[in-house]
Amino acid sequence: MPSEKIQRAAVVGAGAWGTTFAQVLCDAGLEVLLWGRDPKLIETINEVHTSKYLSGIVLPENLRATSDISQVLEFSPQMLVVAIPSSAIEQALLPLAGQVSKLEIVSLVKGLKNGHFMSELIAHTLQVPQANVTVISGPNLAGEIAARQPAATVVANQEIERAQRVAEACDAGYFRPYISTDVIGCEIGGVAKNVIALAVGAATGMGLGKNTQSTLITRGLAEITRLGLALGANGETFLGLAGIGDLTTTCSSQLSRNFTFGENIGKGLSVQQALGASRGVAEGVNSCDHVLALAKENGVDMPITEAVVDVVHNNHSAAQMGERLLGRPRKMDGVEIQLA
Ligand SMILES: NC(=O)C1=CN([C@@H]2O[C@H](COP(=O)(O)OP(=O)(O)OC[C@H]3O[C@@H](n4cnc5c(N)ncnc54)[C@H](O)[C@@H]3O)[C@@H](O)[C@H]2O)C=CC1
Ligand SMILES: O=C(CO)COP(=O)(O)O
Repeated sequence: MPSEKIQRAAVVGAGAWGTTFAQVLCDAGLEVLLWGRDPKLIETINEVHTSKYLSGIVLPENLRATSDISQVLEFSPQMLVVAIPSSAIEQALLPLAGQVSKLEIVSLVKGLKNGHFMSELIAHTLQVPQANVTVISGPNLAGEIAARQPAATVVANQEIERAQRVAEACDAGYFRPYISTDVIGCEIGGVAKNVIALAVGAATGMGLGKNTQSTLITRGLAEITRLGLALGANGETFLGLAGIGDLTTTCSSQLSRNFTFGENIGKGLSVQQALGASRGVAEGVNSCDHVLALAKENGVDMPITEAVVDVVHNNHSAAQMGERLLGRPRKMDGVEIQLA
């Protein structure tokens, strides 16, 4: 593994988070090339230094963008950051497959597909060892970070030196990276909190208040932690930035696409209408059934996730979701881990 300081990075995906993260890297002193598939969007970033994904933000003048994927390799980056929605990873990364094994790869993606977390899917698609892929996850709403509001995140790799190297590259002062070796814990935190945010959003859309929201957040953390422990994650991760930190942020902000998707369902919109109204990808919609399937495979009870799956896939209303969760048998407080 190379140990020199990372000075050049390419970011693949010019949506809200990819563009914001590209700005973070510019602010951290790197030379950055941002790739996006839409030539019009790229032209605006290069010429006017704005993006439709980040209203009110003026992007750094030294942030260069391209819609030509071949330029990503010509740029000779030491780090390749992936910020594509989980549903499009394979399609977007295929042109780079087999050509990036010497680079640090970074996943910003919060998703799960057929039992595979994004670090696995990205490594598989790019044909690199999974240890090359570092995961970044935390309470990181793009709009706030683009405005350079202080925030922290977790940079996770099983090889701590890789996590350190990537953390150094994205330390922009206002954006403070913490380091972890618990890759699976960070990925579970990132994907499962989106599903809980759909439920909290739905409750909010129905006009329900803080008690209901806190109940869902707390019991949501219990089921996320149960899944994490069953899959070998470190329980402490769920009490950190990539766990409770990201969960509370996503479950309480109008900037969150998952929360606002749920809120629209709570107000009576159909799934299709709520998708149409979304300002960007709501990963919880794509991944809720995959999270539930993984939980079932591992004998883990995730009642809120199960109720969300029925809303997204089986036409259940937000009111039905509430009735069903309240009608469950009485339980002990806490995480309730089933020890074998
Ligand atoms: N926005 C945020 O605050 C944060 C987002 N994330 C995660 O980052 C990932 C990306 O999210 P955002 O940038 O916010 O999404 P977004 O919805 O703002 O933008 C997605 C971008 O991907 C592009 N795209 C879609 N399909 C593509 C394809 N087949 N090939 C190439 N480009 C394609 C779209 O054109 C769009 O520019 C998601 O997994 C999300 O959960 C993580 C932390 C914060
Ligand atoms: O992951 C996020 C904040 O950390 C972004 O949340 P949304 O994808 O719901 O906008």
